[in-house]
Amino acid sequence: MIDRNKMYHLFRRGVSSAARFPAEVSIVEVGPRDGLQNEELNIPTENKIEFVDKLSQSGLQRIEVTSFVSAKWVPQLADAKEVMKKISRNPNVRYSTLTPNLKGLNDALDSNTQEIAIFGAASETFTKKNINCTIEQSLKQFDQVVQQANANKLPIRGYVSCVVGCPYEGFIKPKIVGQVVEKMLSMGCYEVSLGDTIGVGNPNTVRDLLTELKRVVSGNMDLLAIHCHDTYGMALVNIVEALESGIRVVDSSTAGLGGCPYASKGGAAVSGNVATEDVLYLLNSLGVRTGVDMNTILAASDIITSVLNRKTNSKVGLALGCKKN
Ligand SMILES: CC(C)(COP(=O)([O-])OP(=O)([O-])OC[C@H]1O[C@@H](n2cnc3c(N)ncnc32)[C@H](O)[C@@H]1OP(=O)([O-])[O-])[C@@H](O)C(=O)NCCC(=O)NCCSC(=O)C[C@@](C)(O)CC(=O)[O-]
Repeated sequence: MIDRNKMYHLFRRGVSSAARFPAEVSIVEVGPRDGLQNEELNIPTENKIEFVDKLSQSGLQRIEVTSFVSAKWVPQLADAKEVMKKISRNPNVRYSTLTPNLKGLNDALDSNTQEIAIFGAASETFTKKNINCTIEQSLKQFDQVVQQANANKLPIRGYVSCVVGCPYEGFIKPKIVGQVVEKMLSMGCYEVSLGDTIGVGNPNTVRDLLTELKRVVSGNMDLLAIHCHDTYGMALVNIVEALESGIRVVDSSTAGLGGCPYASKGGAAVSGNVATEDVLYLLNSLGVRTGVDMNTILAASDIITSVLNRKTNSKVGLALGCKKN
């Protein structure tokens, strides 16, 4: 049986990759949160816990477990407290949660979260649809969250959604994204993840965006992460573009699940994040270290796709023999 972590050996990794890509990339697994938040099927809490526990055994060092948000807005994650309480924590993993406001932060603190994420957008309409306020109001609200999180010595990640396109406003100017990124970093986020929420980016628009943001962060690309949905199959090429621009933190979702419930204009289906398996295969093939084991990720994919009674969205998962439902 071929070692599924080393499939690329059969096809060699090429010699030029060393110059183009970082030696190491940190994968942030968002499957339990972004992957599940939009699922209509009510997923039993114990299955979410089993999914996270398997991910915790994979070598991932960062897992985004859930959100502390209104159950009316995201019913699927209403069991956030129970999930955070019952997962088996690996000391080498940082478990994070989304918190849009002080109520969410307090619930997160009560649930022993180790990192929080605030989540804004570069589109007024999406911000209103997603968190029921303007961009300016959201940043004011986030500032309160960040101050209190700092007081509790919690690291804070920022998200900016719709960094290349918005389902309601269309193309988003890199300058607008830069303004939101700058505000999040200045209020105290240690990194900002750039969300191509509806997967409309391409290597040119991603490059234009990162050229602008490189100026905003004064060249320190470690302040940025890339978060690609794979709606039109462009996620991996956009991630390659981001890696070549110096980004070394990539968000992904096992089995390629997910999507933001408030990104589907007129009910159009939203699509999942790029699959962790596919990102891992790409990075393995380029000789980029991640510390993540493909077999364990595939096993985690089997757990959650069995519960959803659905095939994986991951090309690598299908090719390497995930259980076919
Ligand atoms: C932010 C609010 C609450 C504002 O919603 P609102 O209605 O303006 O808030 P409110 O203050 O009026 O409260 C309404 C109700 O929610 C409760 N509430 C208020 N706050 C919380 C909280 N933190 N946790 C639990 N409950 C909360 C509050 O107590 C009240 O309960 P009621 O009195 O009606 O019984 C709402 O808009 C919300 O929860 N939005 C979350 C939307 C969301 O989670 N979207 C998906 C995540 S973003 C995403 O997926 C994109 C990303 C990050 O992946 C990157 C990318 O792909 O681009």
